[in-house]
Amino acid sequence: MKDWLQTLPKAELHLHIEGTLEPELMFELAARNDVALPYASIEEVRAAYNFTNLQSFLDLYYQGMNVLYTEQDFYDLAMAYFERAHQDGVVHIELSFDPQPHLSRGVAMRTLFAGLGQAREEAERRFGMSTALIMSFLRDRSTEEAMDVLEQAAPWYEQIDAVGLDSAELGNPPEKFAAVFERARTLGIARLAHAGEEGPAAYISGALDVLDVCRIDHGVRCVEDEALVARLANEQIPLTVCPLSNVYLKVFERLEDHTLPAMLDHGLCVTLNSDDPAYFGGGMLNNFVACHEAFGWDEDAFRSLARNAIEAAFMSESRREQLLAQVAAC
Ligand SMILES: Nc1ncnc2[nH]cnc12
Ligand SMILES: [Zn+2]
Repeated sequence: MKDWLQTLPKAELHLHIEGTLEPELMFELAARNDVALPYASIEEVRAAYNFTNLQSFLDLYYQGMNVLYTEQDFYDLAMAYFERAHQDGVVHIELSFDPQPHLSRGVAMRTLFAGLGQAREEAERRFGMSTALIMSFLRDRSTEEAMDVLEQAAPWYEQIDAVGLDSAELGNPPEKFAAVFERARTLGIARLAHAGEEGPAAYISGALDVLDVCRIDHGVRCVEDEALVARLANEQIPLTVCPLSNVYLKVFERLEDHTLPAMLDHGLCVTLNSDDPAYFGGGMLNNFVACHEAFGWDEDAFRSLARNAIEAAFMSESRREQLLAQVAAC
């Protein structure tokens, strides 16, 4: 099954590029940029990845990305992930990035867009991979700062396929960012939000009603609200679920306890994604294999999940048709 899952053309819609930073590259970039790391070895970094909740992960995630400074660093980070994802049989990636922690360290906005943009072009050339770009706001920072980031990104709006909302969810409801997302809507930029990962089902409804999002990142706590489940099913709102992430962040104790099978039984539009593969046990293929082992899903089930992602993706209609045909032939 693993070999077949590798050949299945997979689209990844929920991927934080900073969450692809493997300890080896973290050390390399720390040396290159003369950044002191609080770890003596690569093994020590991996040993620290023992999370109790979302915040315990975010603390290490923001610390890890402190080694990223130059256009070359962002290019190297993204290119290393594109290569690994290509090996996993991923054919389309929607990478999100968090400008705020980088801007706070004095990295210029153009450095981010230039480095990531160059890697995207090369992935297309070398691997025939399509990509999309999602600029995310940190929900545990102020609305004003998010608005400022959106304005600062003006020269690159053409490159942005959507804006997103991530970071510490509890206590930072979607409503806090109503004005920022309204501004993005006015600019013609699509909107997404993490919701219902650690936060309640009400945050999912809030993201749909107030932020007018076209997809929900995670959304696994939707099952706590029957009316919301019916709405998500009726409107076929895509949910970018990240199975291994949810286990590593203790949203579920074991993958066998995950609400994924219930979500599928309810007819929800589920997609599988890796979230932060350097921190959560690997990339897309590991997530697909883990689901096969936990839930016993067959090829038809995985074809259907792969189709959901392609249908929900930001890509040209010709690319979509091409990838859907590839899934059908797999
Ligand atoms: N799983 C996650 N939830 C919220 N914010 C994040 N930023 C990176 N990964 C995240
Ligand atoms: Zn995420």
